Amino acid sequence: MSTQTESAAGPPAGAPAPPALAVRELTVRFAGLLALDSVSFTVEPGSLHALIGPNGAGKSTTLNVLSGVYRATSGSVRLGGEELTGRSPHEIARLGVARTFQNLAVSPYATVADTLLLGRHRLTRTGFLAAGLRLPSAAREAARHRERVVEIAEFTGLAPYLDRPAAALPYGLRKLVELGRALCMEPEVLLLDEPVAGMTSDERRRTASVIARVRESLGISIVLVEHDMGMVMRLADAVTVLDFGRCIADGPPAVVQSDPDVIRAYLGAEAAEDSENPEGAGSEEVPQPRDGAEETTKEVRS
Ligand SMILES: Nc1ncnc2c1ncn2[C@@H]1O[C@H](COP(=O)(O)OP(=O)(O)OP(=O)(O)O)[C@@H](O)[C@H]1O
Repeated sequence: MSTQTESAAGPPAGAPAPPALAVRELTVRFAGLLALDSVSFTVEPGSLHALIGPNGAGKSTTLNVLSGVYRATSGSVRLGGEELTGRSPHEIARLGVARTFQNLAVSPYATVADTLLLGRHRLTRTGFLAAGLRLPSAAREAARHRERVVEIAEFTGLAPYLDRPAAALPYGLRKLVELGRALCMEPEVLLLDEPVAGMTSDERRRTASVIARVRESLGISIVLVEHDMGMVMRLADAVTVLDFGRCIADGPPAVVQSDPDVIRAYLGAEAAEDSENPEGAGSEEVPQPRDGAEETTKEVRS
């Protein structure tokens, strides 16, 4: 993926699948608090892997370790043959892991095009000197990056806003700019932290469709942290459920959502008993977070 600059937004024909992301016995301790307790899961190449759990379960901590923002106390995260734990966020980004944040990190003055171009930074080969001297090679490279920015803007639906200040856009579009900027890094793995939080239902639909196309057309592996259970169940290939820092379930969405431990974590012991004794209890019921969920539908993946 990292060399793609051609006309289509998708990967070059015959491009290899991204490597698997293997998380093994990941433990994170903050002073006396065990935020992650020996968590293991594997993100299969090109899949959308959701990480869910009630508030405080350890989802953001996991993304922060995967992206190098937090150091693991112990355990391992491997992207193909590369160990990621112990590396800086910059090195991890260079290895092909991009992320978006729960809170928008968009510069107040930059246009959408400028903001997307920031994502190209790690792919820029021209040194400061060549760029400063306006050498033809630097100009050619800059033009290629601008072309790619336009393609990604078209792919994400941001093309009409390229010249607008990113900070002045409605919230849903600003979150798409974050996603577009991460895509501009040509990642192999994309970490999405609550990408539809706070959006209207129209914005959610639009963003969910972009995320689905990222997986389908670009073949990028996605780790999705999201409270919107309807979206998780529709989009995810696999789901890992955390509760109090521990992995309590891991598997296909349809299996995970009827797991008594998952229902207990979200809804309490009584609901779990109903699910084990299903008379009158819907086995297709999608668990609802203890709080923080803004939209919960009862759809399951077909
Ligand atoms: N930097 C930190 N210092 C101390 N404790 C932290 C830190 N980051 C997270 N925690 C704690 O670790 C636990 C897991 O937090 P985390 O933010 O990973 O949960 P979460 O599942 O993402 O929750 P939410 O859905 O509310 O975002 C919580 O008890 C939280 O207070």
